[in-house]
Amino acid sequence: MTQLPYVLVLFYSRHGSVSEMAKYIARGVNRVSGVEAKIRQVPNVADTTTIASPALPDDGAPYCTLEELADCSGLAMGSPSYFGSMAAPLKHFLDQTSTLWLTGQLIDKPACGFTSASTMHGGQEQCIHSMMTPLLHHGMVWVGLSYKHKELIHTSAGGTPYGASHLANSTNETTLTDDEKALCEAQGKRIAEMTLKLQKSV
Ligand SMILES: Cc1cc2nc3c(=O)[nH]c(=O)nc-3n(C[C@H](O)[C@H](O)[C@H](O)COP(=O)(O)O)c2cc1C
Repeated sequence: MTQLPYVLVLFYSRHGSVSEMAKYIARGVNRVSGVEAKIRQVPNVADTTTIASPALPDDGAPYCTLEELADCSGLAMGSPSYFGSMAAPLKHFLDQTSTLWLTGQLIDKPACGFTSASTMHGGQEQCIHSMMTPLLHHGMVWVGLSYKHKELIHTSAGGTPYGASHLANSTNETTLTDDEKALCEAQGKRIAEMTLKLQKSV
């Protein structure tokens, strides 16, 4: 049986908001025939040299391998906003991808980013930009969200043209608003469509 090309939905989440977003992004990907979503997370990192996480996650998506990243046809990457930047575990994972960079395995593949933050102006857009930078170094093609999605205009919570976002507030609310759900799905659908388009062009 031939495997469908896949969009890797790769994330780190400590309190569950980004993990919840990943489900809606994957739902959007799976609405496009000819491509499927593969959900993976990265483990936490330790501030000492002891092992931070069990070899297998206690729950949720499996940990991502470098092979799964190399073999993806598109990438949706999510992180909580930590001081306006991606969280260290995701950066740590990316910092292990030099062999993929040296061999150009991500070149011309589409990528997008999504994030959750506790405050409205707490750096969601900046965090998405922090994910865009290393992926551009990898030669990936950045895919944002277009304003044809009316939720981007109406949202009173998350949602940016740079990528989907969620406003979790100080209570770490993991339930997405209807606008946030729609934008996550739209982002998943768009990255899947771009994945198919770019595959045809090579
Ligand atoms: C170290 C750290 C830094 C954070 N920095 C910010 C920030 O700059 N702006 C913000 O709005 N929220 C910030 N937060 C809150 C998280 O972004 C927020 O709780 C997010 O929804 C967590 O996502 P998760 O539920 O997927 O773990 C920070 C949290 C931590 C632990």
